[in-house]
Amino acid sequence: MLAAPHFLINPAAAGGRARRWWQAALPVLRKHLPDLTFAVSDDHHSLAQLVTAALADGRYFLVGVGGDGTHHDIINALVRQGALSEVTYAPLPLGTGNDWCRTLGVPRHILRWIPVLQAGKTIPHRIGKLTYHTQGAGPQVQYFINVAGMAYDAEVVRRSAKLPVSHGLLYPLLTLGYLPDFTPPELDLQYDGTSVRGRFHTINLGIGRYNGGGMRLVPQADPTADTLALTYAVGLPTRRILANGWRFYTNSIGRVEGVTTTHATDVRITGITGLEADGEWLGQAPVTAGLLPERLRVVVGN
Ligand SMILES: Nc1ncnc2c1ncn2[C@@H]1O[C@H](COP(=O)(O)OP(=O)(O)OP(=O)(O)O)[C@@H](O)[C@H]1O
Repeated sequence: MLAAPHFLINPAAAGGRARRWWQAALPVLRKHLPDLTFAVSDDHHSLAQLVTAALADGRYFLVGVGGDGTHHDIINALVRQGALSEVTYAPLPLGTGNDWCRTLGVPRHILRWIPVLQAGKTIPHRIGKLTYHTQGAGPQVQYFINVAGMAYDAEVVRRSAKLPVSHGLLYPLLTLGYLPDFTPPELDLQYDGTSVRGRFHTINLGIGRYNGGGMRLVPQADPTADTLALTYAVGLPTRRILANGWRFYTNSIGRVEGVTTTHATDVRITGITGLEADGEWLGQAPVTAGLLPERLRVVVGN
């Protein structure tokens, strides 16, 4: 059994439903984990600030409560504070998509989640590093734990972030809905000595295997591997994508003509495209990507 867990809660996750869920779950959690402590983010206390306070307090067993964006924010704060290799992190999936936890085999139901936490099985999880640009602010750096995407994938995230609803089917529906109007951007992709130029529908970098609410664009990903999974689709007619849409939910996307599924250590993308990571819109190319040498101990299911 690990040390007493400190929970960091995003009440805005799952379209705001996380707040009520947490109120109902706390007594159950306390019964099984009487030493637990917690902090809830709000307008004056971001998740990053809650991480700072937890570390200052000597709390190195952290539980993030929320969706992929919550885990993304907490882990970015851990990297920036140089605490990645000192912390054990347990995600409690409470978002809309919860894609990262699908790869980790972490259950959503609280009564199945508590034994997973108590078993304390961990893996040395890789963290991705992205550099990109935002208008007016120049080069930026963000870290990711699950999947980063460019071209169409980034455009869907950018558009869905503007909608006032949150639902597990939103991303798949938007993915289909925008496709006929989408003009794939002309990009230059370079990775590990390979160079590809063309019109890209998507470029995805994976540490976890699922994104967009259960889609498998990077089924070859492994969270403990020494490489990023890289999937790209270049020069594809829209009708071929639509005809193979079912493959997004199987491990067979690499069988579509024009789609490459591979692995890479150093990736560089130039041209005009957006970038999302872990379902959060970040900014624009040029983008570089790789893995950090440090790893994070992450609690996983069986
Ligand atoms: N107190 C807060 N109020 C509003 N937003 C917050 C608060 N704390 C964190 N956030 C932001 O809420 C956003 C959404 O969280 P998250 O992605 O975890 O939920 P989700 O979108 O429902 O889940 P998923 O990404 O799995 O679909 C994150 O970008 C995070 O930065």
